[in-house]
Amino acid sequence: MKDSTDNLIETRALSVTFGEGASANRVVNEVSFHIVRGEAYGLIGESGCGKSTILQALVGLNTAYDGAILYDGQEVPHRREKSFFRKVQMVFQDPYASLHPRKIVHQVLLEPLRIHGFDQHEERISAVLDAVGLGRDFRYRYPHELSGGQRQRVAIARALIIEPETLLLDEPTSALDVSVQAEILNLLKKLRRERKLTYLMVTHDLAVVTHICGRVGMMNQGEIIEELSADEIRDLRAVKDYTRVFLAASIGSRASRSISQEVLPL
Ligand SMILES: Nc1ncnc2c1ncn2[C@@H]1O[C@H](COP(=O)(O)OP(=O)(O)OP(=O)(O)O)[C@@H](O)[C@H]1O
Repeated sequence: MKDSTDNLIETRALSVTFGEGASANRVVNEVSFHIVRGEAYGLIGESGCGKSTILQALVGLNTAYDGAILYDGQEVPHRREKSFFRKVQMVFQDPYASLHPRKIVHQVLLEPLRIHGFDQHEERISAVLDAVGLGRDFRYRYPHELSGGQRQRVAIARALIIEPETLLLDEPTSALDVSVQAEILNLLKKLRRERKLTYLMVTHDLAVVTHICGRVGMMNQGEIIEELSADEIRDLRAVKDYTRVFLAASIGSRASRSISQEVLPL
């Protein structure tokens, strides 16, 4: 039965354990959070705290989780059905690894259209290439003929071509040069606004999360220890000591970098 809230994504006591017996390692520990339709929610935390593991469980790449995952008010089966991916798509960290090296962009974009039974292939491919800021001629290129930023634009186009309502973004800019990161972040922001998308973004980068997300979950050792708004993060207004130290250290380590200056307001 569908519940009455406006939550698009919700986890209830989500836990993920790797290994068994004495070597069992519970890396996500009874995490409960929700994302309202149209929201951009971020998960931050230090390396190894379990951020990507949550995303993998949400998208169904890891089916061995405990607890419940709800989408649009209904619990999803551990093995996701095709209809789930019609609504929820993922963009991975590494655009070099996520595109098939022997497929031209046209083939990359055609595949999801065929899988999900869309028509008007040519028009949709041209439109999505325009939407991500690549010319239509890019359809004839192989991944090795593209820059990192262009590859990530293709990966975003592949996710968007079937018009999903949610994007799960796993460090979508961390493999890119700083100047290119800003371009991709601004593109993601524009696309969300134009298409009324819901985002869940995992990152360890505060400038990235505050640029894209309105609400952020701070993770530590497999748990969300507190939620903050982007403004609270910028002003270092955290409740938990751990969060304050994380924020201060992250902002300190950014001092010599400049992405926040390059992420221009739209
Ligand atoms: N397939 C796996 N088998 C065993 N352990 C795993 C597996 N995947 C992840 N882990 C462990 O789970 C923990 C959480 O990993 P996860 O990738 O979710 O962290 P993260 O917060 O996303 O870190 P990062 O920012 O470095 O990607 C880590 O200790 C990791 O070594």
